[in-house]
Amino acid sequence: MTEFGYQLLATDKAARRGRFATAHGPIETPCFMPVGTAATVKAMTMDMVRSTGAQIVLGNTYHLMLRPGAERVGRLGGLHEFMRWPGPILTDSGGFQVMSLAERRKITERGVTFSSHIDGARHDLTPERSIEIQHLLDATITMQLDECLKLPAPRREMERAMELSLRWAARSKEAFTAREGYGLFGIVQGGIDPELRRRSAEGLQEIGFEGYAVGGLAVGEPQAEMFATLDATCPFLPGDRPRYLMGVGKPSDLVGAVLRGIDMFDCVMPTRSGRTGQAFTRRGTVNLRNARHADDPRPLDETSDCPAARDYSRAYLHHLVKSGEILASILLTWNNLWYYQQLMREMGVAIEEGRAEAFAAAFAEEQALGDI
Ligand SMILES: Nc1nc2cc3nc(NCCc4ccc(C(=O)O)cc4)[nH]c3cc2c(=O)[nH]1
Repeated sequence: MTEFGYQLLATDKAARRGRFATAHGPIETPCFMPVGTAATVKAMTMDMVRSTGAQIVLGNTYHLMLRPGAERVGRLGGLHEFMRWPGPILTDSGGFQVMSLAERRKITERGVTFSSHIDGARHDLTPERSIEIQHLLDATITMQLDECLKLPAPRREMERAMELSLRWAARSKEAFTAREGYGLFGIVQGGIDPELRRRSAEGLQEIGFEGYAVGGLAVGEPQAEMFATLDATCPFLPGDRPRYLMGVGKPSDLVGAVLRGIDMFDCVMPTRSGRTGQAFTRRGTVNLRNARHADDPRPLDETSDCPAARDYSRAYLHHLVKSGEILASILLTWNNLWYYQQLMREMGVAIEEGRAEAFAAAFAEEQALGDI
């Protein structure tokens, strides 16, 4: 199986600073992947996404197979061409989105069948078809098809879904076309049960993948439960492959997960929140809908290099949000993505300098200050 040549550049206890090469460019870790579900990072041009320092973006098999269709994107040259993003793209495999978005869903050994949330049409998604779709999209990193359970769930359900996902992992690898600079990631399942998580991690390692995702989290469990599951999972993942925590999260989730050995993240939070008037800053989130900003001439963060954080007054941002102006979504999304990238850059430096825990403590203190 082709390797990405993951290099561990520095560690600080369980925290890792790494780098790996892909067919579409290098990825420095820890890293955050902006979510580009329907071949767009909502409210952003890809040049603006690049300006934040993002190296890799996420796309979704579920959305793109429904609209505009995987074969169509393939005929048009793949996702990089379609959305004009030359960098790496990771695509999720569809299972999670089927369970959270589609109707009339049915899971069998063979795969999942569901009705589109767009037009009700019936669709079939097997591990093999998901791999084929991601190949047509020309995904740099392909995800296996898996079953992600909503928590809480009975242990026997966690075990059944974990074992099914392991069988689907083997079928995904069988169907994947190995190419230099491309990779397939397995996804660890097992709910919050340490023994199931270990069995899943060891089972995936026996099959062998270019990277390993921790799935089944960020599904409503408290942060402490997510962290405890990471403590029970990461030690059983190979140290020389990237580790990706799916769907996570808010800034404090990222900091705590990096300390526990996670390298890659994706979450709709910075983009979704940007469209609802929320700004992420080093002093916590600022709700620009709040009338207290109406006369405030200060920018969100004059120390930031992000034009959205440095050049516009809170009064102006409040006005845009209250007026429902499109520019509100653009500027707040830009600020939020830039903040997430800045957090990853600063964590990487802290790990290189052996002060990751001190950074995490200072981060928590500054966030607790709240906005001035
Ligand atoms: N294949 C696969 N994909 C996943 C995607 C996920 N995404 C999440 N959580 C997203 C949580 C989430 C949802 C919405 C918002 C918001 O609106 O801000 C923020 C976070 N957990 C996830 C788990 C899996 C998984 O096991 N397997």
